[in-house]
Amino acid sequence: MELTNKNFPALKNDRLLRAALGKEVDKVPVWVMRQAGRYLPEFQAVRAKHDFFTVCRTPELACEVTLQPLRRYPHLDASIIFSDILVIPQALGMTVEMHPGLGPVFPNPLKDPSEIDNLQEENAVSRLDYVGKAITLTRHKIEGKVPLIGFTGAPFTLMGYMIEGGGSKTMAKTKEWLEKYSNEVHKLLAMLSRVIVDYLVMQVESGAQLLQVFESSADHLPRELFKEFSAPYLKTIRSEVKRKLEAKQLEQVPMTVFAKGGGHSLDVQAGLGYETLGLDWTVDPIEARKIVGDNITLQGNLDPQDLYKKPEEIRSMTINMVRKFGKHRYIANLGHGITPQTPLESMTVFTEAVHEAV
Ligand SMILES: Cc1c2[nH]c(c1CCC(=O)O)Cc1[nH]c(c(CCC(=O)O)c1C)Cc1[nH]c(c(CCC(=O)O)c1C)Cc1[nH]c(c(C)c1CCC(=O)O)C2
Repeated sequence: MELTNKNFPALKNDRLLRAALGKEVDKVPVWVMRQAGRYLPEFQAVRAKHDFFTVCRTPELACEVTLQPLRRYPHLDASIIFSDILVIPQALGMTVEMHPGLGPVFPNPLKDPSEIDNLQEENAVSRLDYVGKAITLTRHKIEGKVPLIGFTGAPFTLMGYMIEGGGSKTMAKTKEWLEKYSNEVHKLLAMLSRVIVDYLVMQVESGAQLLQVFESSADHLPRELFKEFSAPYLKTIRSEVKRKLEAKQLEQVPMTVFAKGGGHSLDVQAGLGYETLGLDWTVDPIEARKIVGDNITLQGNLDPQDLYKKPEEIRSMTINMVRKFGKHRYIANLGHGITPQTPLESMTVFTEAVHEAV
């Protein structure tokens, strides 16, 4: 049988989707940001043979790496497609390399706003069709065990990488742009938003069952700048994805926004139209619930560093966290991505403890 986006196996575990939509669940669903990655020896084995972006661009490899954590950790209630947020700048014509030990490097970052016009918005999403192919293949190979999450970087986070040329502790250049070139910045953020919307719709068409938007660099923005340079675009992305899915007669999917360091504007985030808000570990679950109200799902938020503690301690911290969030409208996760040296057993303890709790 041909593996198309029309004949997927039926979903057997829908806890994640139920929690995102505010329906009752038998157990709290759990998954982990960056669950398919550097801490897994089986991932390292794939990476020893293939360059990072080759894995992203080869559906069979991306599918294999997506499935790896599910084989090792049977308690996981979701998978997230293996890719990276930086495939969008690549599709716009920028070169991005992944340097081991250093992270992403753009040899030619945006030097000034006149270079925005060189970015190739037209057909950008068709240059990302390999992500769609990886999603469709993975939906089949998962055999309905858990839902498949699609994702993107948010406009501000992507712009930051495009200007800085890689990760940055200070975001000095980006902050200079916000100050000096705010009109051009808004033009770039709007362009990125258009590409992101079509990219997310393509992911749903290919088989993604929930979408997460990573605003990983929100920690550089104070509330007022978050309201100007992040929130409006996040809101447009949510409403435009909904509108375009409807226009294409595709099924609606729940969406999550994760603004790392955005604890200062949870009230703003609650108004963006997303079903789920991701929280980093600096946010108190009970305070967050008070701010956002009862009609939104919360996701998070154990400090990834806590996975370096002893199993018994991880277990009790996890159970404590789940009790604070409660069983309703909650998806257990870490407060950011899992880090490379995390002991493999910690993930077992964490995922098991979530299902034991409540
Ligand atoms: C900011 C960001 C990036 N990429 C991503 C974000 C947002 C999430 C976050 O805030 O952590 C998102 C991402 N990147 C990757 C995934 C795969 C799916 C998963 O979560 O399991 C996802 C969802 C694979 C990856 N992306 C990367 C790796 C490791 C690269 C390698 O194998 O050499 C993986 C597995 C590399 C990457 N990619 C990026 C950085 C900064 C780095 C280097 C640091 C790091 O490794 O964590 C950009």
